[in-house]
Amino acid sequence: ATIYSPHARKRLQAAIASSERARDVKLLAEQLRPRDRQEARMVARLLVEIFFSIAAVQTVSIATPLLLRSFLAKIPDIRDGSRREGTFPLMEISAYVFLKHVASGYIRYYKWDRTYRLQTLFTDRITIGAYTKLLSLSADYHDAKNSGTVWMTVRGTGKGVARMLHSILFEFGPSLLDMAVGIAGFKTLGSTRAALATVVVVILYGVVILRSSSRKTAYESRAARMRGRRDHVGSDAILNWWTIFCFGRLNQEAERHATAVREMREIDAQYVADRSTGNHLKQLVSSGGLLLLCILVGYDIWNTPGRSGADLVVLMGFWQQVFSPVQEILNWKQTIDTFFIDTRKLIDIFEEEPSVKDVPEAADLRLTRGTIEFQNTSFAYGGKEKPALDDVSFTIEGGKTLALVGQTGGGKSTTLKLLMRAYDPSSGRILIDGQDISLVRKQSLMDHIGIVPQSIGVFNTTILENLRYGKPDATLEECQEACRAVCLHDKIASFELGYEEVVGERGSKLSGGELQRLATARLLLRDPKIALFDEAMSSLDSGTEAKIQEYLQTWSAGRTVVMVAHRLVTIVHADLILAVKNGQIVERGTHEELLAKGGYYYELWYKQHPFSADGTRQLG
Ligand SMILES: Nc1ncnc2c1ncn2[C@@H]1O[C@H](COP(=O)(O)OP(=O)(O)OP(=O)(O)O)[C@@H](O)[C@H]1O
Repeated sequence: ATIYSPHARKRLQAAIASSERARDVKLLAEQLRPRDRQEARMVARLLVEIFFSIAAVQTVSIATPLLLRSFLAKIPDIRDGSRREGTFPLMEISAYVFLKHVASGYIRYYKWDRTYRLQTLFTDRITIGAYTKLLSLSADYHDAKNSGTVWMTVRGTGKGVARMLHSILFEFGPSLLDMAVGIAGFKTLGSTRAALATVVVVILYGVVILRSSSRKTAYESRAARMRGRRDHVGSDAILNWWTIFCFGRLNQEAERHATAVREMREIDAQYVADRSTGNHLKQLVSSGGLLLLCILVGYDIWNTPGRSGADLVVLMGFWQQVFSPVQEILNWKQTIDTFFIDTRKLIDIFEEEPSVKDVPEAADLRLTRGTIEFQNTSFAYGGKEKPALDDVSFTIEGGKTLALVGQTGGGKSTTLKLLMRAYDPSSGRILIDGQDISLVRKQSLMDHIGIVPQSIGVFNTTILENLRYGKPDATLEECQEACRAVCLHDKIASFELGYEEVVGERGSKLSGGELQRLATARLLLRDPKIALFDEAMSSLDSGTEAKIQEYLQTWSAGRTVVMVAHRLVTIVHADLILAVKNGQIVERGTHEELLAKGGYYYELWYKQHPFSADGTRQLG
């Protein structure tokens, strides 16, 4: 199933269930745990600095309305022309301005700086963790999913996790504190009616917020689904541009994408309309509440001898303090719901386990001769009943060449994949120099194996860098030598930038044959003890192929080589040929032995070469 299947949607809904959440949080927390003492110290220092800056912000927010009241009270209103008594409250005014504008600005900046550092640290940790995990997953995952698209979707989510943590630690907590401080501030006004009115308004406000929040959650999951669909449609088509071009379906694909974008936009529009109604309501409740409160407290002040109008200023200050965090606090549920929806795919990646793993205490492969042995090996791809390999047994001595030929879909590439442990067999064993490869370290196995695969992957960078993927420290001369061996050097030399020429997306600037030769040169540079060629020369003309074959025959001395080929002339020299059909080996032997047998291989050979050596005989 793809990540957008109904099954995945169900999972998305299930994710909202809280039982899963505890596990998800544990999983993410595990990712964020400091890796070493130095990092732990850095995180601790940042947390302390942030804590102090929050405390400072709170102190300033309590002190400023009180200071304001204090200096306003010292400047009473005088209408009869007499001089004011006492001294001008210079200190209070300066302290107020300093606190309100200089100190609070600086502290907020400091807090932002520290929280930003912590957030980026967490974001990086999550992003790197997810990427590393994605790379570590086995071939079954990458074959089944468009992991490129999965990654694009996940990439932004790391930031979301850090943002969430930030809001839990540094926004939600302080908001509660803000509210408490505000309420305490109200008490200084000594107005029970004002306090009661505030409670009523806050409850009303809460109802409005919660109502719009449940709608928002429903929107978020719908939007996440649609966004996923839109991105998938878009990236899948771009990745398959050539297919679209070949079938002349450019317009249809553009329309399919446009439809996905429009659908997304429609949902957005409904959401915005819904939100703005909610926002109007919230605004109405909060400003109505403030008006009510000002009137209540104003009347109190008006009717109480000795109370100053400055109290109203304090009221406004604390009102803000009680009220702004209400939204923050009530949005809490919403923030969490959105968070779990957004991080679903990220968590899926962390939860996924590679199907091919090193066993505990796996030893390194000790390669001596490079003898490969399949013992009753069977394998079926996930979800398939019919095995791709069915009880296959053979041995190829170290230093010899094995060829796999036969029916398309017969299981030749699968044999190579099992040998590389892209997949593990369902039953039976594969041994290299007597060691079961499922018990050795995967990396140590791949250190000795090199392959020219059927579909060649290159990075969109220079030819030189692609060659060096086989041997990172290869000199230019070594690269040139490898390219000469595969008859590619002259071609590269004719490019304007030579070895610095960029190969284009998936090697689009090179021909099929050039790509195959580039991949072969890369294998030569890698210099593996076991070399696999999966139809590595299928796109070459016979002349070029013969030259490369000649070179490879010398090169393969002392190496174990496994070749998959449909053009049988390319494998006639193999020490052992296995003819494969329906996942089974139907014939084995050398070219001459198999021809003499007059069976499946004989048939294949004469279909490709209707005229025998004497030029007369024809099959059928
Ligand atoms: N990733 C996969 N998931 C499911 N089935 C697969 C996968 N890869 C291959 N198969 C199936 O396994 C069988 C053997 O495939 P394999 O690629 O080994 O054949 P092959 O002999 O190399 O064929 P060809 O000569 O066409 O390259 C085929 O039926 C194929 O459809």
